[in-house]
Amino acid sequence: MRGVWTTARVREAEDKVLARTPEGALMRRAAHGVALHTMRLLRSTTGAVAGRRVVLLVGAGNNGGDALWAGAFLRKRSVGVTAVLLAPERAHAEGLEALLWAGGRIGTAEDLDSAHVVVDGIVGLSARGSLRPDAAALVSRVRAPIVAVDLPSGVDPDTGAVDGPAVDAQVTVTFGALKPVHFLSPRCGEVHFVDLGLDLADPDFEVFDTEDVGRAWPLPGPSDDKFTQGVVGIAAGSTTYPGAAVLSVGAAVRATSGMTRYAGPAADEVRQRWPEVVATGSVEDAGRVQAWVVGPGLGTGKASRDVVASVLGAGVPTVVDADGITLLAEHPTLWDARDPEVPVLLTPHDREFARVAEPLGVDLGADRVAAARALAAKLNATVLLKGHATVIAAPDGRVAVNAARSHWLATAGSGDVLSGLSGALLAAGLEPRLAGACAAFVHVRAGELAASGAPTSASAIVDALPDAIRGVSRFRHA
Ligand SMILES: NC(=O)C1=CN([C@@H]2O[C@H](COP(=O)(O)OP(=O)(O)OC[C@H]3O[C@@H](n4cnc5c(N)ncnc54)[C@H](O)[C@@H]3O)[C@@H](O)[C@H]2O)[C@@H](O)CC1
Ligand SMILES: [K+]
Repeated sequence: MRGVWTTARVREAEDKVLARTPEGALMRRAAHGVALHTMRLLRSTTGAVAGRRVVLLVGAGNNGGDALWAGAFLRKRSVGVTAVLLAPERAHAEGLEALLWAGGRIGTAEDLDSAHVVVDGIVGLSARGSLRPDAAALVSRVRAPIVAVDLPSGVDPDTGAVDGPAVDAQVTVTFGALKPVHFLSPRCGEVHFVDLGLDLADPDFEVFDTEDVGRAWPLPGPSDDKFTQGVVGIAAGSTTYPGAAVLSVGAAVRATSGMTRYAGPAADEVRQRWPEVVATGSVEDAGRVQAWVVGPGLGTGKASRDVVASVLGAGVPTVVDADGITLLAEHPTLWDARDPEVPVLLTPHDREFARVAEPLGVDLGADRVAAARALAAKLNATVLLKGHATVIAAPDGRVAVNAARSHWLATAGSGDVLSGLSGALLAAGLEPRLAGACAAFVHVRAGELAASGAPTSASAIVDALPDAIRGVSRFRHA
């Protein structure tokens, strides 16, 4: 599990280390990492390092200092290095001296046209807002791949938000701590971390890796049967949208070896596709379950409202998705059916989030982590806010983020798959934040496997689930 800290916390920790480290030592360590990854990128894109041309975009602060020092290291490997200074009178003096001493030179925007790699040292932790016009003009001229120092300039370090021109990096080399931008923004590209020995605890959010998900994923043991592994009930689908039920059920069937029940008007379609499922017409007839999923393709009429009320009143952990969320937004009294002790996991996309959150005074602004955290606290429910980076916020304030590495999941029915996965994990006994984070992780992997470079579909994502789960659970047997 990796911890992620906001810039204020990182600065605080950096100041402590700076006070006991010789001047410039941290910057040189950081810059060395930048030089290393710049050389890797040169090698992979041009086949060589020596004789290649790198342009540094250098801002007024220490981020520019890192870039200048990185340039000095690159000179030692015979790379041609040119620095374009955004504020010549405020450029980092020692860094500039080191670069010039090593044989680097100061250049102009024209040098960008023949660069093999560009290093973005415009702005780092002190970044506020998008790129200013002079920096934006330089960046728009870049054709070469970019290595961002600490973070891509113009992207908000704490939220990943972009509201104007910003750098789009192939590689980001960051130092001391991983910051929110590295998981919330797709503009970082591949992120590499250089340890500076900072003393940081209580992360602002966490990111689960393959091993974390593999350890948590429920696999059958020697004394298990179909009931002991958790039974999940899916209350989804309608005569108009039977497909949502088939997809959500399919994901639940493939997520764990526990049993899956279905309740709703798509029982025939569900049985036909998934003969292992016990399907009935109503929640009341469904039999005992350890968790419910309610909402995908359910519709928003009176009958659907009654379904949400029955499920919330059932006293077991519940995933509320899609139309279930819309119904809760339109009829907040539905919450009264719920025992406040029973965990609820809400899985909205942005519009559904806004429907529920706005009446409660929570805005989905640029800070998605803060918004999800605020809504989770207000509702006393775990909120899984879907997006490029999926934010999973528990009512106690703890947050996990799962960043997608591609966008294949943006396809119809993909959300139904996620709800089925999350429900199966809740039924297996995972707490909602962990269930949401593991489901989101495997969902992304299944999307990548299903797509494999070409557009895919939700049914194919369901079919790819076993391979995705195999990919994480192999750590159990290692
Ligand atoms: N403090 C430390 O211990 C270390 C800091 N390091 C580097 O230092 C950076 C932070 O340095 P600073 O605090 O000096 O600040 P930055 O280098 O992040 O920013 C400096 C200046 O950039 C300008 N700026 C702000 N927003 C801008 C925008 N949107 N467009 C254009 N220019 C903008 C401002 O004039 C600001 O003063 C880190 O990101 C990291 O790269 C590293 O050297 C490692 C050690
Ligand atoms: K930068």
